[in-house]
Amino acid sequence: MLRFCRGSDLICPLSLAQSDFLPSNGVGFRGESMSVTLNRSKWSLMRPNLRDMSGASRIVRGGARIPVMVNSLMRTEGVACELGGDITTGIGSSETTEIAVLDMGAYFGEDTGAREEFVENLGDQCHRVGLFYVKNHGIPQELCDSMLAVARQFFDLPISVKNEIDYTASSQFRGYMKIGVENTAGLVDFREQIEFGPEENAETNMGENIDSIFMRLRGPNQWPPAACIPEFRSIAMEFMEQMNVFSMHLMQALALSLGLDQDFFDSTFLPHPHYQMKVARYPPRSTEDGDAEVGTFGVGPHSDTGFLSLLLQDGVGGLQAQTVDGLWVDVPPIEGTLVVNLGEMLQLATHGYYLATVHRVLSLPGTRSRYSIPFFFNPRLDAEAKSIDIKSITSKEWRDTTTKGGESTHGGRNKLHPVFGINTFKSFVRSHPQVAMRHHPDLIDAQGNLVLDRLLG
Ligand SMILES: O=C(O)CCC(=O)C(=O)O
Ligand SMILES: [Fe+2]
Repeated sequence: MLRFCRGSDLICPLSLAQSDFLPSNGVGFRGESMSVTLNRSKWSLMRPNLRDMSGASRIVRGGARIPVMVNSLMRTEGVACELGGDITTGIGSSETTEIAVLDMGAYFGEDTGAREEFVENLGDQCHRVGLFYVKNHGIPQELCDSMLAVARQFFDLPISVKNEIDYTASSQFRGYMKIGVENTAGLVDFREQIEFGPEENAETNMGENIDSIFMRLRGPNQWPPAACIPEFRSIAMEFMEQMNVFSMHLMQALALSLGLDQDFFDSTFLPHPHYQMKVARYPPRSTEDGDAEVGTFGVGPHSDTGFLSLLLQDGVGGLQAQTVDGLWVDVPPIEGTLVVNLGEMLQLATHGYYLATVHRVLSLPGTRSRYSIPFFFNPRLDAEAKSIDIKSITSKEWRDTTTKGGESTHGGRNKLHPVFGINTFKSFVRSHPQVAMRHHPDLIDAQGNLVLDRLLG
């Protein structure tokens, strides 16, 4: 069965008989017409490997056959098929959303009843959805606006200037990454970005022993030239600090929502949480890009690997989250809010009771770039994962999605080391082997292979 969703809320899903839909060889060609049967009045799940949603928005109910003109790429169960034509795209046309907006004011305020209600609601969202907005988070709107403004200024600079802070010059894998450097599930992310972390002196970067190799992730950021954007550094430093403080409050609220002591997670993060910030620009997709591999998604479907992700987004939109039922819902910009989603570490710690929500960023046609600032709040590098005895905390039913007692993510493919920083270092090395070879040559054997996995087990 093929399933669709529209970019907005849970629109009537359509369920198709494959034989009605796919030509015998399973591939539709540009300009070809086909018809599909809609045999349910409700639309349902979307396949994770569905690559393009154009064609999904016309609402036709119960048993109707609709003609479609082949014009955009779609893939299902390994079979490529093209679909689209006269059916208009529903992307970005969100009317409603299921995503809750939680008021941090109730948590920070004096009213104990309101605080308890907030904590309960927080737990409920984490358990059922894993992604929500927060308002009244305490980070001044002016600072958020300034952060987005300097981001815009940076990406407007000539490429030669952006390349002055190219990430390959950094042994901490930080700096400017042009489009094409990062990919999700093998598909290039259609965005450019700068990577930042906690600002530290180069001397803090030690990690000579294999056991403390993650210490090499500590060090300085690469800053846009002050002559071009003098205030970039101070604004970004202030923004990271405020996000850091707010994230710790949120971790405490999460501890309470799990029935734990408020400070349960403190020692996992303090005194030096290893956060990571991206400053990202998603260019609009032009017609020419429409068919290209690049540009299908700003970022393809993924869950974040850390504990907690916070996102400041501008007014353009394109972010979507997948519900546990597989439906994609828009997470449109709401002024004054941050989007929060939980990462795989928290899902593992809670044995799947709290969800690491799969999300993606659509690459939208138009004339405006989208700017966003994702902030990943992660434990101190030498912290070891803590598992939580969920069964003693809740009587709710849930499916334990972790494998082998929580030692791996991505369906068991990514084996986790108990020390957080080792996983982080390994994932940087895997994603950027050339940079690792340049800055960490001691990790390369005589044949030029990275020996990290062998050394770390
Ligand atoms: O930019 C966004 O809206 C989200 C980016 C994201 O999901 C990520 O970088 O992990
Ligand atoms: Fe993400």
